[in-house]
Amino acid sequence: MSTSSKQSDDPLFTEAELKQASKQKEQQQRFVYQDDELFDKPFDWKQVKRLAGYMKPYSKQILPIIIIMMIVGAITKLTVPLLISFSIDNAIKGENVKLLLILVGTMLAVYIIQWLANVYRIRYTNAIGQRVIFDLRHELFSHIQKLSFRYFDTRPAGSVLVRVTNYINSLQDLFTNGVVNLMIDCVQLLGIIVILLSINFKLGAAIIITVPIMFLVSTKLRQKIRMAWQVVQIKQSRINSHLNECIQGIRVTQAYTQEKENIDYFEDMNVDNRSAWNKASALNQAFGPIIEVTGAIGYCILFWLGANLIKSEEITIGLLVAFATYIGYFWEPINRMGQMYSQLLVAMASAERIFETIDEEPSVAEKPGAKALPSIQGNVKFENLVFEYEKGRPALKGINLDVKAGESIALVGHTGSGKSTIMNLLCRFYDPVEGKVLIDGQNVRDVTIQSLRSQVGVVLQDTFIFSGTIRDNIRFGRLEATDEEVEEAAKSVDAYDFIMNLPHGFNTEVEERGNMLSMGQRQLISFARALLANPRILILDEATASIDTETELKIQEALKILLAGRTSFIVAHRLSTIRNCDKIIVLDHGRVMESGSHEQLMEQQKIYYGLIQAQYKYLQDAV
Ligand SMILES: Nc1ncnc2c1ncn2[C@@H]1O[C@H](COP(=O)(O)OP(=O)(O)OP(=O)(O)O)[C@@H](O)[C@H]1O
Repeated sequence: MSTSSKQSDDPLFTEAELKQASKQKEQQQRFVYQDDELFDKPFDWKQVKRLAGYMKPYSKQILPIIIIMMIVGAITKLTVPLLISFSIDNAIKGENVKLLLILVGTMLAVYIIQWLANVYRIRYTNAIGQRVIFDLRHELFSHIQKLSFRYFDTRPAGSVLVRVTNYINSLQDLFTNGVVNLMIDCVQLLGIIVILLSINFKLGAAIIITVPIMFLVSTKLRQKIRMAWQVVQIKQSRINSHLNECIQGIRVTQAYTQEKENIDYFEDMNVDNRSAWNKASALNQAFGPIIEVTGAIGYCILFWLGANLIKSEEITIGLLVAFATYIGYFWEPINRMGQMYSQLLVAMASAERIFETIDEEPSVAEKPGAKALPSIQGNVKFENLVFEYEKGRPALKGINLDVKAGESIALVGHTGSGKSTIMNLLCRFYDPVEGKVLIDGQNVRDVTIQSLRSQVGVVLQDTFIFSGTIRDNIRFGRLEATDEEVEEAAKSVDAYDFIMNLPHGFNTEVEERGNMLSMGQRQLISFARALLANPRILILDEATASIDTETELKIQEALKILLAGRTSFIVAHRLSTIRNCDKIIVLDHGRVMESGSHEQLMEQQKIYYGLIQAQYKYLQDAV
């Protein structure tokens, strides 16, 4: 017996399977994705109403045409069985060839009208569907752009991505086919019921009675189908999150040769997704047969009762044939409605997630009537700042700082001491739990976010280079800057030469995240970007960390130009870069421990002195 099939103590699993399960459990602790909660609510009409609202702008131009085409299509379809019935009872029975020819010709004309109505209905439905989806996608994307850091802190990028792609796509199906098909089915169903009852009430009522039974039986199934499709969506969202993380982290993965672990984990998710899909699909498939069985009951009733009614001459053979045709038509829309129901459920679950995102208020909201921050001088004051990313874990515990316009401030301290957090609050990426950030005496919460951020420049260690040309990437700092200004900015930070050495100079296309550039080059581009933006307040968050010592010396010169006359905050681990700052703030566990010039702090011989000593020793050891 091979090892893989060796039986374990557990009668249901082999040893290998148990090992695999425990390995997967271990892996699961590495990849943790927060799932969207399962919506376990009945069909929400509010949702439907809200979705329908997106059709409103087009309701006057396109919707009437679709409705007219739909009614024409339904009427022509429902006329045919009546023509057949009339042909049997009059033309065929009375052997009237001329009448038969006229009736066949009429039927042909009716079919052509029906075909034309369908063609135009589909064309206009697609047009309206595409416009609705365009609007929805635009609204969702614009809203996501405005959401605060806190939203993205708690969600993997993949799960946000899936909202703009998969969820919108499933609504696309609904809007381009689903809604109108549903409407057609409803109109058809209603029309058939009216015709059946008016031809012969007794027979019509006997058949129609099976409908509520069918709905009752299927209600439970529908609920299950809805849940099952939501599970599928959650699994897909997980796959997306994992995929996104793996692509972003591919270099680290390959460097640590962890590809197999990633593949195994993906495999596991893939299997999960497949089983969820199979389950949902199986439930979905059950819908059709249920309708068919009920349909068969309808035919039994028709022929048994119909034969008796023909015998008592209450109906003709032609009418019985018409009834049989109508029953065919009758189950068809119900069957399709059942099929469509799952599509509708997926779309509704998608709509819930999309609306949930659209309704998400940015945690950093603008005050109603907030005024634009006028051109600032650059005085910054932090008053008793308290902040926590997660409840009960304060990252800042009462920061007080008064910075005059034009001063350069260095923030130093151990990793996790709160340096970047202070800067996050200055840019208003987050709002403090207590305390205030004042710029020229104005609370940043009272002014518009755009006017604030346009006057505060940030250069981060993890610079983001967008796909596009180098020129566009620098121009990101000020979109209206001329080519000369872009090049001037590049020259000032010593980026010009390396850019000119690229295949197409400033017009060289870089891929997303600037993978073809070195970290230092990316950093220089972000310096040029910041210089072009010309902010009064500048934040350099570990900005020189990826630059080699030689480039750094050049950068130091460029920085003098960059920082001149601006209020600047420099977050740095490399202490050599901050020696000339006007004031050095030493942070520890979210508190200011020391503050003063390099000389003052060295004299005090406390934390800063210790940090300098440690770095000095490290450098000496390295030599
Ligand atoms: N987005 C976040 N969500 C939750 N906690 C966070 C988040 N960002 C930072 N923290 C926590 O807040 C504290 C302060 O972090 P901060 O990034 O301000 O430190 P730092 O001094 O800039 O560190 P470093 O020098 O390593 O960049 C840390 O304990 C960190 O774990």
